[in-house]
Amino acid sequence: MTPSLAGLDKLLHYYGVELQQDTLKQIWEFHQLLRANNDDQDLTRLNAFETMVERHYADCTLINAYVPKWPARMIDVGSGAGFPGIPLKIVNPSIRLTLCEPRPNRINFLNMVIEKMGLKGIDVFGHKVTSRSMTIPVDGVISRAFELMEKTLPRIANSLKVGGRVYFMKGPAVADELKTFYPEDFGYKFVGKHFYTIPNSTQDRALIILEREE
Ligand SMILES: C[S@@+](CC[C@H](N)C(=O)[O-])C[C@H]1O[C@@H](n2cnc3c(N)ncnc32)[C@H](O)[C@@H]1O
Repeated sequence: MTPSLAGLDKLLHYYGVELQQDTLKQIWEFHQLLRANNDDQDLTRLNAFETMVERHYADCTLINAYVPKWPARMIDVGSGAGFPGIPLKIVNPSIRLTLCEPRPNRINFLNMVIEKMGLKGIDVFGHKVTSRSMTIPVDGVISRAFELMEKTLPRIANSLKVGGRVYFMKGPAVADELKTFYPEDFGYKFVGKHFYTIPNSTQDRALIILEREE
């Protein structure tokens, strides 16, 4: 399919996502910036329009169905080219969001997207997230395709408030990860384990939600 706004609309419907026209236009604008800057910037290895819509835009907006209310202040750890942070912010403009990404070309791209799209209430933390570096008090953390949950939780120990939630966007390998992961060991409890397939695709996904207890 030739990339277009209408094509994006059609594909998102196909993958089970319904968006308002204004929101759709913003995703389209983001897609164009991503395509225009990907050749020399190594932002995403996905190239085909259909695949980008399926694995980037649908994947990062379908999660809204499992979260009735997002925390007001959040960080996205390991944002890469802005996933899930940019689509999350476009679909939920009231979230105050910080994208955490240490690679210089990706930091530049994310700042450029924020500026060109005129997004408000979103910024970039251009460093590795560690327990020492990340001290912004937040009530929500999200991460996709980053690392094992047991590695991420210590990184956010001085950022996520007690009572705050962590949203891990995972692929099929999470089944194995869950066999040896005990959130109690880190002062967390499970509040959601959602397993689903992106509609009309073979892409299995999981959204694991934890709440900090201590
Ligand atoms: C596999 S990519 C995933 C990118 C994006 N979340 C996605 O789903 O497309 C992981 C990203 O995490 C970044 N990263 C690595 N270590 C990090 C750290 N300690 N804190 C924040 N980001 C980190 C990398 O530079 C890379 O862009």
